Amino acid sequence: MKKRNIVLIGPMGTGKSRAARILADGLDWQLADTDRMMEKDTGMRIAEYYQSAGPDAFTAKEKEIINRVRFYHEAVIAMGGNYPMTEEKFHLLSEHGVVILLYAKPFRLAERVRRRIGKRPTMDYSDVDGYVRQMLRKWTKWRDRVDLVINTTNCHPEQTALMIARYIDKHNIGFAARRGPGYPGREEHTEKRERNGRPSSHGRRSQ
Ligand SMILES: Nc1ncnc2c1ncn2[C@@H]1O[C@H](COP(=O)(O)OP(=O)(O)OP(=O)(O)O)[C@@H](O)[C@H]1O
Ligand SMILES: O=C(O)C1=C[C@@H](O)[C@@H](O)[C@H](O)C1
Ligand SMILES: [Mg+2]
Repeated sequence: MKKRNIVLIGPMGTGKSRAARILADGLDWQLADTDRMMEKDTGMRIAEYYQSAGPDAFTAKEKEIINRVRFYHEAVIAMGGNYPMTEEKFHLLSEHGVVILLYAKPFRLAERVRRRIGKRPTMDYSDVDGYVRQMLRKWTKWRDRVDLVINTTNCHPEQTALMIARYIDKHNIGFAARRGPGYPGREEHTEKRERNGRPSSHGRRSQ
């Protein structure tokens, strides 16, 4: 069965959101950033929502969003880097998605997350180095389960996006195409294209 989308997973600060945006633009696919979707749904920043609704509500909301985006066609999905991956989430995401894990060395992740103090609700900003090390350990087991692993320590998001595009080409991965108006996520996609002022027929398409 053909896959429908590309899913970027991995720890906070590995560049999922930035690489996903570049890749989606390059492929002329829709972008689904689960953190941004949560913010749109709740009308709050993720940190605010986490603090006011609590961890269980946050996890439930995340699951609801996963169950929406996993059915998108020709979407690049940037997952939030919060809770470690679970078997259930992985199953949902990999059923229709090519799953790519981004990681980076601890010093680099610490450097990146320090740029936006307070943005990440579960980050311990008083011990970023310690937090990052334990967060990375939780992701190790998924390295053998995903389709591709990319180290972004010294890799610009443009390069990450290019590596993913090359992987898709090299392995000749075909994706089920969107079927006209009304496909899930159409509104976000259309909005984004209008904002960027780019016609949706440009760019590289999968066969
Ligand atoms: N390859 C890179 N080189 C330099 N800076 C980067 C790179 N990738 C991301 N960054 C920067 O690091 C920060 C985190 O990037 P980004 O938000 O894309 O990560 P993320 O994996 O989506 O994190 P989260 O899981 O918290 O959503 C941003 O400030 C971004 O500009
Ligand atoms: O600290 C957290 O819990 C989070 C941080 C960011 O990485 C987000 O991507 C994530 O959804 C939540
Ligand atoms: Mg992100």
